[in-house]
Amino acid sequence: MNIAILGLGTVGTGVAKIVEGADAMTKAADLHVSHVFVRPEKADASKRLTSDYDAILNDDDVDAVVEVLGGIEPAHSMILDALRHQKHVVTANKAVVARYMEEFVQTAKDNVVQFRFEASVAGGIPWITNLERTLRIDSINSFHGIFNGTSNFILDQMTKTGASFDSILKQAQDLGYAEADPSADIDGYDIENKLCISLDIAYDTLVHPGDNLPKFGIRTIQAQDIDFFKQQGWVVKLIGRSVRHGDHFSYVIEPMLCRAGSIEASISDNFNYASLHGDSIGELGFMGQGAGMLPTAHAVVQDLLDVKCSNEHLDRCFGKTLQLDNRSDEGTYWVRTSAAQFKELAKAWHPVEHDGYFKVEDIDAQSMHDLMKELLLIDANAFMARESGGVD
Ligand SMILES: NC(=O)C1=CN([C@@H]2O[C@H](COP(=O)(O)OP(=O)(O)OC[C@H]3O[C@@H](n4cnc5c(N)ncnc54)[C@H](OP(=O)(O)O)[C@@H]3O)[C@@H](O)[C@H]2O)C=CC1
Ligand SMILES: N[C@@H](CC=O)C(=O)O
Repeated sequence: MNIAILGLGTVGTGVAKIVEGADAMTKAADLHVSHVFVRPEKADASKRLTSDYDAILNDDDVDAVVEVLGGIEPAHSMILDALRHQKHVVTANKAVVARYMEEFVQTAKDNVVQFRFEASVAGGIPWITNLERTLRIDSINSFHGIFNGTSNFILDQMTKTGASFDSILKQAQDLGYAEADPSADIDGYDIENKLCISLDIAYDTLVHPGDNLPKFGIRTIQAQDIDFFKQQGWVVKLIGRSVRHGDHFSYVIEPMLCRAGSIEASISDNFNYASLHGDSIGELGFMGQGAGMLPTAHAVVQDLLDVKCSNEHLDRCFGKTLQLDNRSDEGTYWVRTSAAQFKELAKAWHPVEHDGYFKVEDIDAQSMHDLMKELLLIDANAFMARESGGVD
């Protein structure tokens, strides 16, 4: 099977490495990189390294296109063009999939080709595949996990080494874990894309990234926060989670305090942990590298091999209309702030101060996130984390 790789960055290079270095005895040896699409200044006279996309689209020998450019445009148009030219498409680009899932899936159906995006959520973990496998038997009622390798790497290194946030972020960038704009990793936007994609598949609906979806990242975490929570037996993790009740679903991304010894607390480095709950399977969790060149490329190549073996994915309809509801998701949050006004802002929930942190109990996730939005306007360095209860 001939493939064209769009974008020769971290993931594109990884895909070329796996395919071109494949042991002749493995299935990956059946793949061949015929073209690599690069910027004009990086193209050469060969047909292989090209900036001529029409040549790729019009080459009948190209069976599949791997889109790993990142971003929205031109990735969105190039994916659609490939599908319309009856090329299978495999992508790792969660930003574009989260926004255009339905259009891609419908265009693939119309052109009788496959559209696959395993690597777009949780890197090397076969998460989409296993959501779909579970759905062959069960309804999925909830899922949660650590869906960002960069932020997990930062939190883990801060906990273990005490190094500064900025120096660890720089390491994560050098290791190829971070997004082109790493604020996507530390402010929760990358997880937002991954949660939207997971929701679309798990609940057979369509949820797009947007301001209505509560997310609080780790931008403001400090060494003192890690130490304070550690003293109480907690490990801070950035968790995305969703629960479905009838035609309502909750959706939250926030730092959570996981008990030392829990699965979530033990996820280190760039690893992710993704867990679903199905009717008959119960809890089913997966752990693996969520970011990085080869783990991500592995997931892309697995998708290509599934295309080659004509392994059909579940028929995706996105037919359910669900309402977002975070009001019934109550919990206990800890807040660090220097703003004297916090007690007044949060008075409806009677915050209690302990060693410079405020404990806010029995508050729903929506109200807490609304409260933090107000607080950040006064104290841009404020941090919050929620006690886990039930997710670990
Ligand atoms: N890195 C990871 O661990 C993971 C990444 N992903 C996703 O995979 C995708 C790729 O990520 P990654 O490889 O890390 O990103 P990189 O920035 O390393 O690679 C993207 C490559 O595409 C090139 N590119 C971008 N736009 C164009 C264009 N218009 N024409 C030609 N070339 C272009 C870039 O060139 P230039 O440098 O010149 O801009 C760069 O070489 C992203 O969507 C990311 O979210 C998913 C899972 C894990
Ligand atoms: N930047 C992302 C890459 C994989 O999706 C991450 O750190 O998880």
